[in-house]
Amino acid sequence: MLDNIRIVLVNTSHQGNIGSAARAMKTMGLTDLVLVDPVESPQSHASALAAGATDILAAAHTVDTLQEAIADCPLVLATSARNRTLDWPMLSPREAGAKAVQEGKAAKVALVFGRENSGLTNEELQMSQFHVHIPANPEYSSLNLAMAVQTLSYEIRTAWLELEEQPQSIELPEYPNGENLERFFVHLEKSLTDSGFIVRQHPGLVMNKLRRMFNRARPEENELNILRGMLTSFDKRMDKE
Ligand SMILES: C[S@@+](CC[C@H](N)C(=O)[O-])C[C@H]1O[C@@H](n2cnc3c(N)ncnc32)[C@H](O)[C@@H]1O
Repeated sequence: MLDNIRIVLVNTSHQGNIGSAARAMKTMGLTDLVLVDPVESPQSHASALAAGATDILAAAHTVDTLQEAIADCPLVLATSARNRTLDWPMLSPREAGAKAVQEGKAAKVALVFGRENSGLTNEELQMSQFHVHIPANPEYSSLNLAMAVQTLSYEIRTAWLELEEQPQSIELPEYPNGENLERFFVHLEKSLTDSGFIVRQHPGLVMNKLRRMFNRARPEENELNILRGMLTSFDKRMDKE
């Protein structure tokens, strides 16, 4: 189950942070590390800080975009040093650990961490269902990247150990993965633009608000198929007019 939990580091600048994050993961039993467009590929400095976790570094995948990193993940949790980012559904680290292990029994889960100097962009934050904030000192709330990975990896391990002791498992619905969800948002935006609801030159915040609404509602795979079918039938009707 822990191998279904993926740590995603976006555009990391310092190799040392990648190495320390790999070490943090290994101490908590996590192995799946994905690097999105790292500023420098992990080399000797990263390996030095990874200590005995160079196997995690060696097995890490590097991809160009966050979309690729989460394509197969029905649950994406984006971390932020800022509280209440974009007014998105929030989880505490404890709740995030519990949710990740519950859904990680059946599907891939991504925990996404941002750049050392600027965190995650709004667009990247909007690719998740929940945001997670570690409730640190409000006057100095930004943890070092690898420390944030350690804190959340610990919560995952704690939740996993608790789950191991529970005899029955809960049936969970099947949620669409990141790739299917993104396809739906692209389709929705196109249909709303073609119909004139979104004005191409002045799109405003309609799509941001709709992304937030659908991420909050978390449609299941079959519900998303119905929504896409509805869009396709509206598209066909518009084409005829
Ligand atoms: C050094 S922080 C980036 C700080 C950046 N100035 C910002 O405002 O987001 C690098 C990354 O560590 C993680 N992080 C640091 N502090 C955190 C906190 N209190 N809660 C959740 N994640 C945190 C987030 O992934 C963040 O993008």
